[in-house]
Amino acid sequence: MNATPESLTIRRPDDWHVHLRDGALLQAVTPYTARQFARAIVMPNLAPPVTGVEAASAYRERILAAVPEGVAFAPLMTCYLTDDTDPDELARGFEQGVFTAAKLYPANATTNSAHGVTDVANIRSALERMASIGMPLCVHGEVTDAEIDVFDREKVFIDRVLEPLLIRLPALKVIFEHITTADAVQFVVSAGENVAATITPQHLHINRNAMLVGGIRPHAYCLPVAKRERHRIALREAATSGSPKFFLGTDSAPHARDAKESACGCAGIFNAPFALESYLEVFEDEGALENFEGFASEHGPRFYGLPLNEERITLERTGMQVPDEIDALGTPIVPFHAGERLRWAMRA
Ligand SMILES: NC(=O)N[C@@H](CC(=O)O)C(=O)O
Ligand SMILES: [Zn+2]
Ligand SMILES: [Zn+2]
Repeated sequence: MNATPESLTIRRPDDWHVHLRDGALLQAVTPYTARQFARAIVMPNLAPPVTGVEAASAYRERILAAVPEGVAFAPLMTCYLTDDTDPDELARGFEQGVFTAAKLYPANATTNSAHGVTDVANIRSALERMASIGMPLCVHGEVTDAEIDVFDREKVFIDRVLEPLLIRLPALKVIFEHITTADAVQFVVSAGENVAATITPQHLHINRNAMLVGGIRPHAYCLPVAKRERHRIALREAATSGSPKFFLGTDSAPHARDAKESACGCAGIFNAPFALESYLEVFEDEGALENFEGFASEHGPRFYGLPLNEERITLERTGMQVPDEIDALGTPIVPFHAGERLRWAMRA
């Protein structure tokens, strides 16, 4: 491949982790995801959370109604696990093709996770059923214990929860989502083929300085929080390595500007409008353009056991200016890379 091509054509990518929200925000943000991606794993952390088959079907219909005319986009739904999740409900949703996966939020780990799981021992029978029917588990991998430093919560989750879980259920398909540490990279690389990870654009671009140097910058705050530089470097190596264990998951998580610019600001970065342009810069800077299509469009569907998309998209070196703010049908949202120029632009 030419080292500095003027354009790049790849299979249409999918987003394996996104928050589309509900109501007016859903109407406003879904077109951005549907423009770039053919499919997306949609997170169930609404208020109240999506815990059953009927609720997920209804949410899928609301998403489809927000997709612009003429755009083909398939939302893949997830079931929010709670201490009370019924294994039969999970299996029913999976067999009916409503649930593509189930999502483990440790209780109070992140936005809208108050109903999450307080101890994985409480969902043992649900996880056993998932392992036996081949239903994937998406994981927000952070412990929530008050005494554990927020920068250590992913690493401690691996040691205390994930590793023991995979010893007990070695066949369970696990997606360790939005990983942020060299420890998580190492864990995924050395685990079996049934363990993979998604990586966000922000964790490839920024370290914790972006959040804390020269003033506190709430728009760089998401969970898990960005870590030190050595972790960012490990994530960039993993994402661009060509390993089928790592794939695209934006974790695009829109919050209104005033909910972020607050004495207690919400966690989440809205990156959906220019996600591919953001990732592509990383692959180019790492000299790994030839591995971009695998990360964006192939590793995810292969891991989930879904067909690859046949359609193609093109990114061009025309560049684009990211706006300072996006008007989400009346709600101002500050996007990732606000005010910056990106070197690529997806062809309309
Ligand atoms: N990533 C975030 O910082 N926030 C997400 C929740 C999550 O994915 O943890 C959100 O829903 O806002
Ligand atoms: Zn999360
Ligand atoms: Zn998320």
